[in-house]
Amino acid sequence: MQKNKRMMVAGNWKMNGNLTMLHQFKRSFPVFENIDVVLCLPSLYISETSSANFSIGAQDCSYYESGAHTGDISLTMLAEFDCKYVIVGHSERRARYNESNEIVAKKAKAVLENGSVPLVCVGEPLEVRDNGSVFDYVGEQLDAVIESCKGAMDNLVIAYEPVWAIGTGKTATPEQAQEVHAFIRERLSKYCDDSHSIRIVYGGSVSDKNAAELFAQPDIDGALVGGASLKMDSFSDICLAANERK
Ligand SMILES: O=C[C@H](O)COP(=O)(O)O
Repeated sequence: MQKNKRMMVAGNWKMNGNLTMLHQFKRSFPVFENIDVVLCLPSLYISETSSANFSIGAQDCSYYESGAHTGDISLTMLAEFDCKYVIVGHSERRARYNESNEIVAKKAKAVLENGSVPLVCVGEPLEVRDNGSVFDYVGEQLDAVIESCKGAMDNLVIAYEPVWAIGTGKTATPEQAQEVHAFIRERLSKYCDDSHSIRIVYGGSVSDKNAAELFAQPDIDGALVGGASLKMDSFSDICLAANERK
């Protein structure tokens, strides 16, 4: 089914970049009228950034409102800087900071309750793909989020990011990505009236070379871009491919 929603291209700078780069993006990033463009920045830079041409996102958040949580940032603080998008459950945080499916689900719920948009990352490591249990693995990640956010999923964005494709230059083929996106949509359809209105974006070595063929897939509604979002030319070419998608 063809989409009736706007594509989304979100850049995730991870722990990269500097003020010079940021100011260059603020000064010169082009306008793309048909899509939502988001830049998920290191927290320190969020307060430095506002642009008419892209929205600002965070790379993580706390699910607590306030209190003794050293190093954490609350959703209320992010909202004070007009930061309406938050990545939750990125595989780097799941792996390095032991974020379980339950923690990711709590964060996704907190973001939705705050009126912001969670970009919830799911995706399998290589050994899971190799042993043929991708749907079980991704399904479990998804079920935790669905259980926690049931009834309020309109603003949810799911990012399918196979771990083996992140930062490796080894993108999932459009067919591999489409297969999992269709599975995710089917799973969502059991719990929301219109799963086609929920955006499911792909992440994992997306570049200006492969973006158009990924975006041509019926269930791929955009991209979560790491490395290629650090260069304005490549990131804007990816946005252009989404913007021109029929
Ligand atoms: O959040 C972004 C993803 O981890 C993808 O990163 P990548 O485009 O560098 O592979």
